[in-house]
Amino acid sequence: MEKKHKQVVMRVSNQASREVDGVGDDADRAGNKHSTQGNNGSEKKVIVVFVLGGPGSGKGTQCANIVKNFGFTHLSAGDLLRAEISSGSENGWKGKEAINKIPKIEFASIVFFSTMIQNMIKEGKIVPSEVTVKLLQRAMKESGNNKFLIDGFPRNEENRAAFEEVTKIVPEFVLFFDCPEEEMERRLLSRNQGRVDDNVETIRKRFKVFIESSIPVIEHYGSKGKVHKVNAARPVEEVFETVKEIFSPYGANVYLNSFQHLNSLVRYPHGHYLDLRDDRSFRVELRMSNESMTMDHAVVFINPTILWPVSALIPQTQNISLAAAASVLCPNFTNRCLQTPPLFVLF
Ligand SMILES: Nc1ncnc2c1ncn2[C@@H]1O[C@H](COP(=O)(O)OP(=O)(O)O)[C@@H](O)[C@H]1O
Ligand SMILES: Nc1ccn([C@H]2C[C@H](O)[C@@H](COP(=O)(O)OP(=O)(O)O)O2)c(=O)n1
Repeated sequence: MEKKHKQVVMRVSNQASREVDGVGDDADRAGNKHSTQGNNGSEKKVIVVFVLGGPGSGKGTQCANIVKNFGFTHLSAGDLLRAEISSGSENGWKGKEAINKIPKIEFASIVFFSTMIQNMIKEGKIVPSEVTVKLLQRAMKESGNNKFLIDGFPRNEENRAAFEEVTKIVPEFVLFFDCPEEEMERRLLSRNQGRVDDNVETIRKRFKVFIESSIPVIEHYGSKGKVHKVNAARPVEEVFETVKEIFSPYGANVYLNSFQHLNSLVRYPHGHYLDLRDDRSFRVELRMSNESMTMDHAVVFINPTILWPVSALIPQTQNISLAAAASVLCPNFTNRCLQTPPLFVLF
């Protein structure tokens, strides 16, 4: 096997998507026409899922699982804001416009923007959208992905309107983790991440802000039939069972970290599970080391109904997390790179 083929990443994306250009650049576009440029110039519809729920409802925890299993990029608005605080940078945010929108904060002659964000978070308040939307937009562009979980956003109507206005992206759906306050409070008090806002006083303020500001956003999307409400008061694994069902139509990433793993997978002839009644087909992008190439003709069929039972048959290894079953028809890939053709690939 050639050395350069050691690191292989296959990414599966929806073939039916259309290309326009980068995230949030074109004000003429609307709704789900939004897309981003793939490495090969291929078309990729941008899929955004807003993940909402009270503080401590388990958004971050479940997002980590969704990332592993469905190849989304997780963007936590709170994490981006905290990163902004620790960078201590002014980052061009010190514009008058944004500052004027921050209520009840006294400014000395110079106040770093990061300090303002920190003060607001300490108070359980919502940072102005100018800041958060810019951070999200930048992170989306930098990710190179087209599937995003935007966690903890939009927190209020202002967030929602600003995001839609700036990016022209309409979310695919809203994942709402519903959890009683007592349970959320218990979780936050034992989260132990050293967060300035995980103390009883700020937690209670955050609950109030959630009810007053974030519930209306959830109701807004609810009225459009876009909300998946999940009972988050259950153990992590049980919550994820429900989440998996919701995400199963959104495909899985196919990652092969090395041929060693692929060879161990081809022992399992799950290609037989190919179900052509499911007409969703996916384009496979193949990246090798620094090279990037796309197998336009490579098609993966995924049958969501067999994902979980089949994945249970495959032993888990350190580098492969089992998320989805896929049958691969990929003649060029096998001819060029493999001695043994893969019947079946897992991520
Ligand atoms: N279903 C659950 N049951 C019990 N504890 C959970 C559950 N989900 C998350 N946690 C824990 O609760 C805390 C808050 O979860 P986190 O995912 O950070 O919430 P959020 O992002 O909504 O604020 C973390 O310490 C996490 O490990
Ligand atoms: N869209 C957002 C998201 C978070 N923030 C601020 C205010 C929130 O209380 C903190 C923490 O948010 P984060 O989503 O990380 O955490 P919790 O869900 O509250 O546990 O960040 C914001 O101002 N605007």
